[in-house]
Amino acid sequence: MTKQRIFVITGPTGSGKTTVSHYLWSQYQIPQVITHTTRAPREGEVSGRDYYFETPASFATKHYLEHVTYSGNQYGSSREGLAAAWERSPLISIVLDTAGAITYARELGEQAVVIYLEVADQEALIERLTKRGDQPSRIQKRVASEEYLRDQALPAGLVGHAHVLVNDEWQATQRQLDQLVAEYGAPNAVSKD
Ligand SMILES: Nc1ncnc2c1ncn2[C@@H]1O[C@H](COP(=O)(O)OP(=O)(O)OP(=O)(O)O)[C@@H](O)[C@H]1O
Ligand SMILES: Nc1nc2c(ncn2[C@@H]2O[C@H](COP(=O)(O)O)[C@@H](O)[C@H]2O)c(=O)[nH]1
Repeated sequence: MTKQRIFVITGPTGSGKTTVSHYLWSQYQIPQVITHTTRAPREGEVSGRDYYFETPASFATKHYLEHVTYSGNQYGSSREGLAAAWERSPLISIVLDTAGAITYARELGEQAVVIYLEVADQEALIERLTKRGDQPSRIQKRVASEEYLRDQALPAGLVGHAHVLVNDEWQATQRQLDQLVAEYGAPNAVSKD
């Protein structure tokens, strides 16, 4: 039986975590665990696809493997969501802040393949958020948050456990992702021809 593994994609805001998760789905049909949040949807985001958007009351009713507060909103990943994704594929992904990634590494051991994304130029991160359409007031709040500063560097708890990818140039990132998927077993690669 193929070993169940999860790509835990983490890193600072705007570093490209969601983009990487979408690539793993479109190129390799690696399903993403959908997490829960109390933050408001961004334009184009759909509940059940991007997140399960919750009220504070509905958020409190779920069973979380881990949950965090990030820039004033709550986020959590459920054990049920993890099991449901593994029913679909032995290789799945999840997008988490670094606190969540540390919990996954601790709880799941080598089943958790952590990918820490970084961008060399801090200014480029902010530009990416603006281009993504984030409201300036939300960007300001996020950049001022403790969590934003914390996630700028690989935390001690992930040193030696994370694959560090510098996501400055998308083609180069894709090549590194292709190598990682080959290493951990691509369930269904889509031909690039
Ligand atoms: N290599 C890249 N070069 C330029 N733009 C990129 C690159 N990778 C991702 N982007 C763009 O940067 C923006 C932020 O990416 P994305 O939403 O994937 O980041 P994120 O890490 O998930 O952010 P957050 O934690 O805030 O949700 C998106 O508009 C995305 O298209
Ligand atoms: N620890 C967890 N972190 C999560 C979860 N779902 C998302 N996230 C991370 O939160 C921040 C902010 O996300 P955004 O979509 O509002 O930009 C980001 O780092 C996500 O990776 C979760 O369930 N647990």
